[in-house]
Amino acid sequence: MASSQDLTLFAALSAALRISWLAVRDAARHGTGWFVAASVLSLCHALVPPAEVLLLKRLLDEIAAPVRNPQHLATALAALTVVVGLNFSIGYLALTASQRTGLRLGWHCRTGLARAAAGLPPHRLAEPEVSTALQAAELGIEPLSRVPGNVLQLLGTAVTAIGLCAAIFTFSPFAGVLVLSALLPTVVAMTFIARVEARGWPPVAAAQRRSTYAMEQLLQQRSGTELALLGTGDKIAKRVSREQRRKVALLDKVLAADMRWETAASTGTAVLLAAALWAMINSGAGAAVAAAAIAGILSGLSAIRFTGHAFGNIMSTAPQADSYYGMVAEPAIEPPTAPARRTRRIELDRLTVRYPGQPRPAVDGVSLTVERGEMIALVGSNGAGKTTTVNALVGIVPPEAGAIMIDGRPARFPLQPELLADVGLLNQEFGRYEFTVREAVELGTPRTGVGDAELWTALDAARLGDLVRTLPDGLDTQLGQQWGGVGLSGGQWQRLALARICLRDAGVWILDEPTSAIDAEAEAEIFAELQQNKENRITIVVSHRAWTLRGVDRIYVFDEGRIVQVGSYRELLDQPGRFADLFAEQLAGDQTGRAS
Ligand SMILES: Nc1ncnc2c1ncn2[C@@H]1O[C@H](COP(=O)(O)OP(=O)(O)OP(=O)(O)O)[C@@H](O)[C@H]1O
Repeated sequence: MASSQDLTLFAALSAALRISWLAVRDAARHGTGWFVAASVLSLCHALVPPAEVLLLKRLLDEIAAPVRNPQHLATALAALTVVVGLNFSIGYLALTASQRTGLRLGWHCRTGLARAAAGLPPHRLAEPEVSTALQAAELGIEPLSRVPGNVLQLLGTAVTAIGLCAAIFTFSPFAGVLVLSALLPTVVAMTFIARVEARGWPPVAAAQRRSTYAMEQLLQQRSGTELALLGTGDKIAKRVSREQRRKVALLDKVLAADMRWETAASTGTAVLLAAALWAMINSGAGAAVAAAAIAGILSGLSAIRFTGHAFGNIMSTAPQADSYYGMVAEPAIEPPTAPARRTRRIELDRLTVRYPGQPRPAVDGVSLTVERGEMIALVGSNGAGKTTTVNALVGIVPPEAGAIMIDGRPARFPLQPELLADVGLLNQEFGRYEFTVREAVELGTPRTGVGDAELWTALDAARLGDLVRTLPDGLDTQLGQQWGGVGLSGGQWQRLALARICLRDAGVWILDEPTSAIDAEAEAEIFAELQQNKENRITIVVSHRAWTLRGVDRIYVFDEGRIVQVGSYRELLDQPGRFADLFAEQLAGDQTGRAS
C-alpha cells in the first residue's frame, strides 16, 4: 500500500506533469511561432554533443590518416567548426526564443485570469478561499510562463543523452549504455527534489502571501499615508521582515536539499561517464575515438547540469499554476447587457444566515416585504445583521434557512443572472476606480455606448455633476493623483459610486450607507431625489442617520440578527424600544418638537 508520503509525491509529480502539458499546449497555441523556433533550436542545441563526437572523431581520423586528403580534412574541420562555433549561439537563441514564448504565454494567462475573475459570480468572489486562489494564480503566471522553456530543457537533456549514447554505441556498445545510464542519477535526484519541493513550497507560499499583504499596506496610498501619520509603518516593516525571514529559512531548507541531491546526481553522472570512457578505452578504441568521446561527454555534462533546476521550477510552479488553471476553468456568468425585467416585489420569509464556523446566525428568521414604488430602511447597531441581509438578498451569502421570494417565486442561491441584472447595490466598500470619470461611471452598467447625456444625468443625481463640469477635461478627466489625474475627497468618491447606481437604473436599488461620507447638504438633496424617483423601483436603504429615514415607507429595526421593530418613522418615534434607544441623541430634536 502506498504511504501518504508517496501519495504526496505521486500527486506532486502528476501535478508537475499536468502543468507541463498545459503550459506547453498553451504556449504552442498562443506563441506558436516562437514556440516552434524554441523547440527546433533546443533540439539542435541538444544534438550538438553527439554531433561533436562524430565530427571530432572524423577530423582526428583524417589527421591520423597515412595519406591526408586535404579536401576531406577541410570538410571535417569546417563541419566541426560550424557545430562547435554555433553551439553557444544556438543555446542563446533557444533561450531567447523560450523567453519570447514565455512572454506570450504570460500575456495569454494574464488576460485569461482577468476574464476568469470578471466572469466569477459574486458569491464566489465573496469566498475568502477564492480570493486566495486568485492571488496564487496571479503570482503563478510568471513562473508558469517559464515552464515551456523548462520542459524543452528537460527534453533536450534526454535527446543529448540518447544522442551521445547512440554516437558512442557505434564505437563501444557497453560504453554507449553507460552513457545513457548517466541520466539515471539525475532522474533519481529529480524524484527526491520533487518530494522536497512538494513539501517545502506550501509554507513558503503562505509566508510570501502574508509578507506581500503587509507590504501592500505600506505601498498603497491610503493605508501608507495613514500609517505614516500614525508613525506605525515600522511595525508593518518589521512584520514584512519577519515573514521574509521565515520564508528564507524555509527556502534555505528546500534549496539545501536540492543542492545535496544535485551534487549527488552530478557525482553519480560523472562516475558513470568516467566508467563509460574507461569501458571504451578498454574496448580497444583508438585515441581519436577516446578524444572525440571525451569532448562530447564534457559538453553533454554541461547540458545535463541545469536539468534539476528546470525540473525544480516546474515542481514549485505546479501548485500556483494549478490555481490558475482551476480559476480559468470556472464557469463564467454571462451578465445580460441590460436589465431584461423589472422586479415588482421582494419578500424575505424567515431568512436565516450563518457564516461558516460561527456558533450563532448573523441573521435569524428575518421576514420583510417591499414592493415597487416603496422605499424601506434597515437600521440597527454595528453587527446587527443589516449588510448580511442585503448580501443574502443579492446572493453573495447563502441562506441557512428561510426563503427569498422575488415576484412571488423563490430565488435560488446563487441568484439567477437575470434577477441580478435588475439589482444595483452600493455597498460600504465601494471601489475607487482611478480611470477617467466617464470610465468610472460607465462601470455601473454592462451596456456599451453610454451617451454623455446619461452620464451627466447620473452624475447630477449623485450631486457630482457640478464638480465634474469644473474639471479640466470634464468627463474625460483622469482620476487619481498617482496617474497625474485629479484627486477626489472621500465623499466625492462616494458620490461617484452612487452615480454608477444611478446610471444602472435597475429595478432594485440597495444602498448600504450610501451617504456615510457625504456632507449633510448633499445628503439631504440625494435622499430627496431618491424619494422623488422611487415610483419605478424598489429602494432598500441601510442608514445610521435618523433624519434620512423620515420619508421612507417602513423602517425595519435589527438587533442581534433579528427584526425587533417595524414601522414608519413617526410610529417608531412614538414607541419606546430599540429604535428610540439607537437614535436617542439624534431624535432629541424631533421628540422635543412633537412634545411642544
Ligand atoms: N464574512 C464574515 N464571516 C463571519 N462573520 C461575519 C462576516 N461578516 C459579518 N459577520 C458577522 O455577522 C454579524 C452581522 O454583520 P453585518 O455586517 O451584517 O452587520 P451590520 O448590521 O451590517 O453592521 P454595520 O452597521 O457595522 O455595517 C456580525 O456579528 C459580524 O461580525
